[in-house]
Amino acid sequence: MTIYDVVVLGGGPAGTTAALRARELGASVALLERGEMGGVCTNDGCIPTRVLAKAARLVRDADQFDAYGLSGARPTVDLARVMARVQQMIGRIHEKKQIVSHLESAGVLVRANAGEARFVDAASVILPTGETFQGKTFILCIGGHARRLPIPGGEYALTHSDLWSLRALPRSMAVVGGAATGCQIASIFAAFGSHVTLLDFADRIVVGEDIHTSQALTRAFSQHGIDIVTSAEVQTLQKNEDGMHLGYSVAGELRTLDVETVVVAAGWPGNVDTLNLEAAGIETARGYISVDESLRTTAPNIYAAGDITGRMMLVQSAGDEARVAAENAVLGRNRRQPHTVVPHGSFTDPEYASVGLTEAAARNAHECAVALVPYADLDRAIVDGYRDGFFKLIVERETRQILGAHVVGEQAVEIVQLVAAAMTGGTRVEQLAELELAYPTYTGIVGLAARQISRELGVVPLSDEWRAQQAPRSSEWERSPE
Ligand SMILES: Cc1cc2nc3c(=O)[nH]c(=O)nc-3n(C[C@H](O)[C@H](O)[C@H](O)COP(=O)(O)OP(=O)(O)OC[C@H]3O[C@@H](n4cnc5c(N)ncnc54)[C@H](O)[C@@H]3O)c2cc1C
Ligand SMILES: NC(=O)c1ccc[n+]([C@@H]2O[C@H](COP(=O)([O-])OP(=O)(O)OC[C@H]3O[C@@H](n4cnc5c(N)ncnc54)[C@H](O)[C@@H]3O)[C@@H](O)[C@H]2O)c1
Repeated sequence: MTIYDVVVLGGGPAGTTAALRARELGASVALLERGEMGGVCTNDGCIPTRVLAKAARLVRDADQFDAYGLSGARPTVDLARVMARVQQMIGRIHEKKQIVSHLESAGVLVRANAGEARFVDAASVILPTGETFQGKTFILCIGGHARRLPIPGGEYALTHSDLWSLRALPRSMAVVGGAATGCQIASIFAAFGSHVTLLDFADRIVVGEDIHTSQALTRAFSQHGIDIVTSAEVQTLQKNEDGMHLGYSVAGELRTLDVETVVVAAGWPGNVDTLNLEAAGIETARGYISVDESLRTTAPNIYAAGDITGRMMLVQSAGDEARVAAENAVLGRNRRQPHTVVPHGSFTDPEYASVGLTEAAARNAHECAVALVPYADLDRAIVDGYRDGFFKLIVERETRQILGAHVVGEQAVEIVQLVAAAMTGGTRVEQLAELELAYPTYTGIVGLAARQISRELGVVPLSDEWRAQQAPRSSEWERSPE
C-alpha cells in the first residue's frame, strides 16, 4: 500500500491550500473530502452569503434613485430567484476554480464525495468504502458547523445552511446570535423586507469588535428597522400554526416573541466528532482540535489548520495556517502561526471591519493616540450618499507603530486592508500620513486619521499659534464642520 508523505482531510480552503503547498515542497499527497470540494466557504458560507449581500445592496441602492434624478421603484424580492442565483454563483465559482482538476494536475490524489474519513490509528484513516490511506503525516482541515441551541424546541430553528432552500421571504425573522453570521443575516433579510429581531447573549452586538463598531452598527441597524435585544437568553422555541413562539429572558424578565422563522447563528464548533480522534491520540478542547503554535496536534505527526483549530475561523487564516502546517509537516520545521495582523470584516449594511487591537485592549497595554474620523469628512462619502460611518486609528505613542484600526461604513473591509499592510510593514504613523492616497476614495480616510495623529504626536512641525488655536484636523482639504 502507498504510504503518502501527507494525507489531508477536508477539501475547503485549508485542505486545498495544505495539499497544494505540500506538493510544492515535493511531498506525495492524498486529499479526502467527505462531500463537495470547496468546504463551507464555497458551498455554504462566504460565497452564498456574499451573493445575498449583493442582492440586498441592489435593493438598498434603489433608495437613492430619487436623489440622483433616477425614476424606478424599489425592487421586490423574489426569494426563489435570489436563491437560484446563489446556486448559480456557487456553480460559477466551482467552474472557475476546478478544484479537483487543479489538485490532480498538481499531483494530488483526490477522493471527493468520499464520506467521513476516520482514524484507524495515528498512521492510517479509513473511508466508508473501506479504502484505507496511510500517511507519514496528516493535516486535518475538517472545519466546523453551526451550533444548535440546546433548548426545548432548538431543533425548530434554522441555521444559515437552511436559508439557501427558502423560497418565500419570511415576513418576520428572529436571528439568535449577533456576531458575524447573525449580523449579516439580519442585515440582508431586513433589506429584503423581513421584519428582523436580532438577539444576543452579550451586552452588545459584534461583541468581539471595538465598542464604537458595536455602537455604530446598532444605530444603523435600528435605523433600518432591525430590533436589537442584547443580554437576551433564549430559553424555548415552540412551533405553532403561524410560525415560531420564542421565549427568552432579559435580566431575569421573561419575554416572548412570535415570528415566522428563527435562524440561529450562535457559534461554530469544530467537526471533532466524526474522525475517531482518540484512535490517533488527538486531544480536543472546547470543541476544537488542540494545536500548538506550529499547528501540531497532540499526535506528533498530525497537524491541523483552519476552522477546526478554533483560532481565527476566516478563509485567509485557514489558508495561512494550511501553508504553515504543510511546511512543518513536510520540512519537519516548527514554523509558528501567531495570527498577529488579520484584517477581517463583514458585509452588513453598513460594512464593518477591523485589524489589530480594539481601543480598550490597546489602552490596557500601551500609551496610545487615537483618531476617530467621521465618514462625513470624506468628499467621496458625500457624493455617494454614504456619509454615516467612522474610521478609528490606534497608534502606540512612543514607537508611533499602528496597533489597530476599526471601520464602520462603505467599503470598510477594503479600507482596513491598507492598515493591515502598514502594520505588517512596520510603517510608522507619519509614513502612513505621507502616502499619496487617491482622491476621492474611501481609503483616503486612513490618511486623514494618520495625519491627525501625526499632528497630535508632534511629528510634523506646527506653529505654537496653530497648535493653540486650531482643531488638529482643520488643515485638511477634506473636512466637515466639527
Ligand atoms: C455564513 C458564513 C459566512 C462566512 N463568510 C466569510 C467571509 O466572508 N470571509 C471569511 O474569511 N470567512 C467567512 N466565513 C468563514 C469561512 O467559511 C471559514 O473560515 C472557512 O470556510 C474555513 O475553511 P476550512 O477549510 O477550515 O473549513 P471548511 O470550509 O469548513 O472545510 C472543511 C471541509 O472538511 C470536510 N470534512 C469534515 N469532516 C470530514 C471528515 N471526517 N472526512 C473528510 N472530510 C471532512 C467538510 O465536508 C468540508 O468540506 C463564513 C462562514 C459562514 C458560516
Ligand atoms: N464575513 C466574515 O468574515 C464571516 C462571516 C460569518 C462567519 N464568520 C466566521 O465564522 C465564525 C462563526 O461566526 P458566528 O457569527 O456564526 O459565531 P460566533 O461564535 O462568532 O458568534 C456567536 C454569537 O452568538 C451569541 N450567542 C451564543 N449563544 C447564544 C444564545 N444562546 N442566545 C443568544 N446569543 C447567543 C454569542 O454571544 C455571539 O455573539 C467566526 O469565527 C466568524 O469570524 C466570518
